Amino acid sequence: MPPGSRSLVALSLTSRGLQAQLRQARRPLDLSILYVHDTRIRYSSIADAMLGRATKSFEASKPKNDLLAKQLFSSSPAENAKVDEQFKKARQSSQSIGGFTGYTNPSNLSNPLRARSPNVKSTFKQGVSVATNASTYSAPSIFSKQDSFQNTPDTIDLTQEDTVPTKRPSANHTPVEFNEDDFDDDDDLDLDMDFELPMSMAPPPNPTSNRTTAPSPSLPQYKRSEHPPSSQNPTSSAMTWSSSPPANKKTPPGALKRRQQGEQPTQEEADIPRPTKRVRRTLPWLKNNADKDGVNAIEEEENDAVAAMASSGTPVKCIRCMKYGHQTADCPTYKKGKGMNTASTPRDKRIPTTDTASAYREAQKKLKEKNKKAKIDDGMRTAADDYHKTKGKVAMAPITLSKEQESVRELVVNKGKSVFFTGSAGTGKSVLMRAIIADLRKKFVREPDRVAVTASTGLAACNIGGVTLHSFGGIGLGKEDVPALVKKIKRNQKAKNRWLRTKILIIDEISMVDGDLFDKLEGIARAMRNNGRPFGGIQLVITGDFFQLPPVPDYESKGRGVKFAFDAGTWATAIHHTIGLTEVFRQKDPVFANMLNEMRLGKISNETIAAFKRMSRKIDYGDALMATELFPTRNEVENANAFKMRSLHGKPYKFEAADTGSIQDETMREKLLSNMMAPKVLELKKGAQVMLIKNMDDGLVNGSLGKVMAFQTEAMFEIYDNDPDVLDSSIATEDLTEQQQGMRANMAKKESSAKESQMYPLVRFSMPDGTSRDLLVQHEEWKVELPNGEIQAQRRQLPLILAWALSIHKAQGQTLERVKIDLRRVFEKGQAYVALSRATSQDGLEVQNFDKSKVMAHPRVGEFYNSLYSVNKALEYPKVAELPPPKKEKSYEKFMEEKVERYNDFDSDEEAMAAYG
Ligand SMILES: Nc1ncnc2c1ncn2[C@@H]1O[C@H](COP(=O)(O)OP(=O)(O)OP(=O)(O)O)[C@@H](O)[C@H]1O
Repeated sequence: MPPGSRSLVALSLTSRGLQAQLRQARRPLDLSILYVHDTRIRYSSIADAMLGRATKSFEASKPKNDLLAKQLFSSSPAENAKVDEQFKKARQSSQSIGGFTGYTNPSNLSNPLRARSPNVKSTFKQGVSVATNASTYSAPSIFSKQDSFQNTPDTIDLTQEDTVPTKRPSANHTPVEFNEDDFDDDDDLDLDMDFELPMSMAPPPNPTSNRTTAPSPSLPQYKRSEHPPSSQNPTSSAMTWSSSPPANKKTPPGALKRRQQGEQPTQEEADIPRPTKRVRRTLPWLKNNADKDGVNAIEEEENDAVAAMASSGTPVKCIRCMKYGHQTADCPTYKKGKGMNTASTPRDKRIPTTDTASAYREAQKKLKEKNKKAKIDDGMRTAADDYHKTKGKVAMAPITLSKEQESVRELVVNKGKSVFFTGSAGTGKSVLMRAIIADLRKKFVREPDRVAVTASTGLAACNIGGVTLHSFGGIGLGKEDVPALVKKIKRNQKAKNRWLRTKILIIDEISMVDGDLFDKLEGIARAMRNNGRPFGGIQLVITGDFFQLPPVPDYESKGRGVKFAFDAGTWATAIHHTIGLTEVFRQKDPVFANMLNEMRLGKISNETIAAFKRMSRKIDYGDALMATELFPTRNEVENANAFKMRSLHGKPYKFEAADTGSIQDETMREKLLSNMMAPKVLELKKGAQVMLIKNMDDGLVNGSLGKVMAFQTEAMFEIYDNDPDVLDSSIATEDLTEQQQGMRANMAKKESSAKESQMYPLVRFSMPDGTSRDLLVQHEEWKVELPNGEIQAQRRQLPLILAWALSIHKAQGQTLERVKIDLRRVFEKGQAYVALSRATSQDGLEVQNFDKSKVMAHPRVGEFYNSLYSVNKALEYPKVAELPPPKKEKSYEKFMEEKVERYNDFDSDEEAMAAYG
């Protein structure tokens, strides 16, 4: 293959190899990082359709004996033909990602190749090996290698000079032959990248060169013009592309002066050819966009149009009033000032000119529509801005996973292991599970039904956007034996498909899953999938803490006692790794975290007992909000909240949920929805204590406590938001300014006339730092969604619940600043631990009637955890996570730097399992 062709093949193959590597790295990179050579030519990888053009440009502009050729040719032609393979080799050793800059200084060819992506700059740690398995490298792991971008023997050596051809390729070299699917990979090319054309462009053709031009009948004047000979316009010189002969541009001597003096042109001047003003050729959509071009463009168009009509013999038509018989400049309407005054008309309202009435009307209509749309867009933008402004929302900053959380994520998402991760309350199990689900959803974006998100209870399932295990399995109550259940599922096409399609089964709050149910599901999976591997080969991702709430005992199984999921016969074979999270995030105080840990393990010391007993004091929080009291049963909760509501005077406001979903049977849908945090009917009054049940932003999160201050429409909230004093009942009306008094009166009027359906509760939430924030709480949605995206049930309701009292069941998974519990009421193992571990600090926890026997863990659970690690080890003070101060904004580069660094620090996933032996 001739050398010239070879360089192009090398370029193309380099591009394909690069893509393969980028895919390997599973990370979107800008392909424009492929830069070869100095400032003269900048090649980007580009679609094969452009290859021909690039070839020409390259050949046209390539400097003689340039270094590009030297850099592109490898040491032997045979190797050159297998550039792909060389890249494969490079991949194995993870030495090259394929993107590099280099050789801006041709004299410095031995410089290592450098990554050009801003995402990876200066983040490499010396000599840290990250990945343990080359086939599972992720982009950051590749980048983290110090020598990722070094030019090593494993990569194509672009600097060898020994075989560099010094001759320019001959003009008649044999054409390069490509296989038709040589460029299959190019489908993935990023065509949005910059492509710089070669520096010199071919000049426009000489309009007169060797052409016997037949004079155009429509352009009689040109016939007489003398075009300069082609020699005066060498093709290599830069000239503007114009059809006007240069003679037209000349002003005859003295003509300007004579014109200024009002003299008639001389015969000589009159003989100089002047092209008639012609209608500028324009595309319809450009015409419609004429308003964008400003006043001058419009005036020019108008003049052009008038001139065109005049020269073509058509009657003169005014562009402004669209009447015939006079020119635009003489338009009487315009002169009277009634017409469109472009000078003072706002740009958007100007109508582009056209030369027919129907086209004009059409344009006018389009412009009106456009303006209307722009108005709506503007309105929406303003509304959106206002929404954020008035509510003072700050976007939720994503939580950065800790090292141990990150290692679990890696094990699940990238290594496909079946994992059970556990840990005491507040160690970030839910946060980690959400991160894993998000990653898996991204991974299976084209096949969302491959990931089944489930939980033991409806409430837990709702918290992670999934369904209950029963619902996923299509087993109803699941009382039958496995063969009967398999038969049942086979009759239900949707359930059958779920079992066949699922690759990853996520189970949250495993502590409430019955052991028998776990075994049944395992058997069903093997039978349905006709696959003898544990769970029929489905990858399991399970989390929960067995020290928390146990399975709800059903009537039949009461006799046999509780059976946890870890008691299931198939548990051990189904789980590859058990991982314990050890860093506590919820409690910042290590003493308090340790007290809870002792309680969890059932090894409670006398000091801890004494400390809990001291917590029976009444806490004055210094504001109008009380601690939320936790009760074991729903009835107790409802009674406590109803009692408090009755004590409030004022008008009650009822908010009914709007329920929808694919399940048509109302009772069944109701049953599903009854598990949700959001109630079917929410009754509120001014002064009601409420809890937010959705994350709104960094400050206003699920569990935030607040008080209803008022009920307002959005318009009222606007007024209030501009001047909160107007609503502050502690400020007497006479103490307000005149304007404020007017606003207060206006507000009262609006309140009395507004429809109840337009009123929302204005809630004042107390923040952990002692400040407060007001929010006009509006509707949100909750869904029960199957893996295939089918929404079985959906509820639209205000994200609030009454919060004087809350059930322990609903509190599981929550983080609460103020908690109160009377342990006399507790009857189930794990309840006390769940209740007490919701608190973030001792200062926010009130414990009545502390009794050691009430906080004991289930002995079977203790045994299970004992088998995982020594109790003494676990009794060591738990680590309290040291979090960096919250950052509001983080640049993408910074984020990537940190991500890469985390990978550098991560030695092996074994470390994360250390705590559990
Ligand atoms: N990596 C992290 N960085 C910062 N905060 C975190 C992190 N992980 C968890 N948290 C915070 O810690 C608190 C507890 O987290 P989470 O609810 O996930 O814990 P959990 O183990 O599921 O608790 P529980 O078992 O009680 O339900 C939450 O406020 C959460 O935002």
